[in-house]
Amino acid sequence: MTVTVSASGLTLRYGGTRALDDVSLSLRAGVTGLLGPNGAGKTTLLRVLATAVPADGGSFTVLGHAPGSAAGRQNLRRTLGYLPQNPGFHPDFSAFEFVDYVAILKEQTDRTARHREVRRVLDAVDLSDVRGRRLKRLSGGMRQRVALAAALVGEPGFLVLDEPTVGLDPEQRVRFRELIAQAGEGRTVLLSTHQTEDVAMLCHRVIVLACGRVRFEGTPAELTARADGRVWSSAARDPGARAGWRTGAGTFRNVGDPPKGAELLDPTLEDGYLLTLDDPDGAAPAQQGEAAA
Ligand SMILES: Nc1ncnc2c1ncn2[C@@H]1O[C@H](COP(=O)(O)OP(=O)(O)OP(=O)(O)O)[C@@H](O)[C@H]1O
Repeated sequence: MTVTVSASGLTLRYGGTRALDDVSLSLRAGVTGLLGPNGAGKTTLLRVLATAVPADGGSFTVLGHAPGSAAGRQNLRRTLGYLPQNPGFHPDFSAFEFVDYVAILKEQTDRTARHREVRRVLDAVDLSDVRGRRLKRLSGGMRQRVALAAALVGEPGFLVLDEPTVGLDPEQRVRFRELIAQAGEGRTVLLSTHQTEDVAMLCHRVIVLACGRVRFEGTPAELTARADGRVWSSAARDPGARAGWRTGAGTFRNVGDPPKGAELLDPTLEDGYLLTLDDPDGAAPAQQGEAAA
């Protein structure tokens, strides 16, 4: 599949903090999840790719456009839909007015065509019925859908979504997931999230970022496979586990290097993610016993 977004050696420092440290990646059409702990550099990476902040070093292109020149930046922005972490809603705007305002910023000058486009994107996120309602009177989930509608104005080829499902209840999250999946049909979507479940359910690729560096780039199945043979159940807390917690069944679920004879469990993407953070090169250490065989 064709590479649509490509970055090489991106770096960005804030004082003594390396928010991005030599980040290289390639994206293709479909939804790519961006996972990482707090402060990993996810928002910074999205802001750089959305040209909201310039990198100190490195380069990138989006659908053939490089941000080095004013014309390149303008062309890149025309292909971009960006849902930032805090969209900066004006509470007295209606859903329609907010999306219309964003459409004006996106250079949609013909009023009739623009209003048609605003109705189209509000319909795409299933908000036609409440388009006249003020944002302050919408639920959090509805407001996020308004923000997604705004990002979809002009049919951007590259959609950047910064933690769009944060704070949503499970039903709203599933609904939002559906919308993101639809948005990812035929376009490139980069989705930053803390929800490993969203990545497992939705994404065809996943990137793990930690301390400004890419720790993993591959498929969700490959990330999950990193925890093969490294998740086990025990009756008591296992002091040798890298992470472990008591489950609802009263047993402990452990992640790390299992002891000899351990009862192995099927890994999840979250297990693979935890081990990747713990083990930067991703190499599973030699197993300790027959349980690993
Ligand atoms: N404007 C800024 N000024 C100074 N430091 C910043 C600024 N923005 C981000 N940082 C720092 O850069 C690092 C990366 O931050 P960033 O917000 O990109 O991480 P993140 O992965 O998005 O975190 P979270 O999951 O908490 O949103 C952090 O150490 C953060 O404190």
